[in-house]
Amino acid sequence: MSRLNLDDFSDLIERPDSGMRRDAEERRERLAVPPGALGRLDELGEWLSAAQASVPVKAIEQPRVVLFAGDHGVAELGVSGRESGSAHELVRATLEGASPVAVLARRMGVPVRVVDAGLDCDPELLPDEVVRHRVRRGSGRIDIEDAMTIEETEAAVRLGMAIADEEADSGTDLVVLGDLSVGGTTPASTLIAALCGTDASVVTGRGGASIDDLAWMRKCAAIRDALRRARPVLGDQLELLAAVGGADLAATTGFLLQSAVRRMPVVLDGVVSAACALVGQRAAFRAPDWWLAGQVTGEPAQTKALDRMALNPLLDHGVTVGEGTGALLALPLVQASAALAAELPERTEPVESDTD
Ligand SMILES: O=C(O)c1ccc[n+]([C@@H]2O[C@H](COP(=O)([O-])O)[C@@H](O)[C@H]2O)c1
Ligand SMILES: Cc1cc2nc[nH]c2cc1C
Repeated sequence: MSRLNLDDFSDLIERPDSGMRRDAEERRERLAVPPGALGRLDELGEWLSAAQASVPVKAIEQPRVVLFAGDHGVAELGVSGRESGSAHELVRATLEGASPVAVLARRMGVPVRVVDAGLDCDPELLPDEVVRHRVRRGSGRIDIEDAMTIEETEAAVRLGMAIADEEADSGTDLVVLGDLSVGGTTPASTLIAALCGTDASVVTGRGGASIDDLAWMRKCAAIRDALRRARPVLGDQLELLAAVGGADLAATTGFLLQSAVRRMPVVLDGVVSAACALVGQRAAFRAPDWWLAGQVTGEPAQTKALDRMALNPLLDHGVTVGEGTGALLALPLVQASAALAAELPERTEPVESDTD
């Protein structure tokens, strides 16, 4: 197989249908509900029409939560509120229905799919359908070494692409994207700082388990060192993911790009999905047209990335737990916009009187 070039996605990704968007806007103008009275739900419904190439918009019937999981070597530095190499515990809790995303998904009737791209645990600990995709056991300590080899990076991106194809082929009409990791916000913040040309201190946040000041300083130093390693490979997205990303981040990037190729809309969650989306935008500038920012988490790097992609987050409730939770909370809003756009009746025009 020839080496994957993420820039090739640029020719494969089309824009959502702008003619359909105009038809949806015209239909909206004919509704009895006053213009603007549904706020952002109008633009959401019109965006869905363009993505589906359908007026009226089709209801979201088969949404699915897709979570890429991995461990990150940098967590050994004490930059995460969780123990290094323990992401499999988060995965288990999710599979057992005992994590935030699992509770909400059960209540909302949305299936959850977990894909192990780079967990650092004995494969016996998890079900085969989760671990069989694993590209490598844990990703490298990005402050001093590459996250993975270029071959592993390519395999991870192809894994994400294959999962996107499976979802699109099985009729998933909207993906709620998330991540399960320990240490993942460090490579995510590094990627965003590298692509936005900013300093470590500007992007370093407190992470999911709210780290203390000393841990914040360690995280900031790790990102600073990783940024030095990122700069020479900024022009090549695959090399960038190999140097300072991770197997789960590379898989998420491949997933996002192939979802756009397949015209499957995706709701992003937090800083990790935002970082992968930003890498995807570098490869294919039209790709973000297919994505929605479910929420803003308060991580400075996420805010920066969403701003770069001109994505306007739907919710702001400080949900930093990851695992797609914030994106899943936004799903009812997206479903509501589809229902309103499709089901509200058009005005009945007054019968024209024939006076002349
Ligand atoms: O999205 C955010 O803003 C966010 C901030 C901190 C943590 N998280 C979640 O927590 C996971 C691990 O974060 P950390 O602090 O160990 O790098 C990561 O995979 C995210 O799902 C998410
Ligand atoms: C209006 C709108 C524009 C977008 N551009 C990219 N994603 C989007 C989502 C919405 C809802």
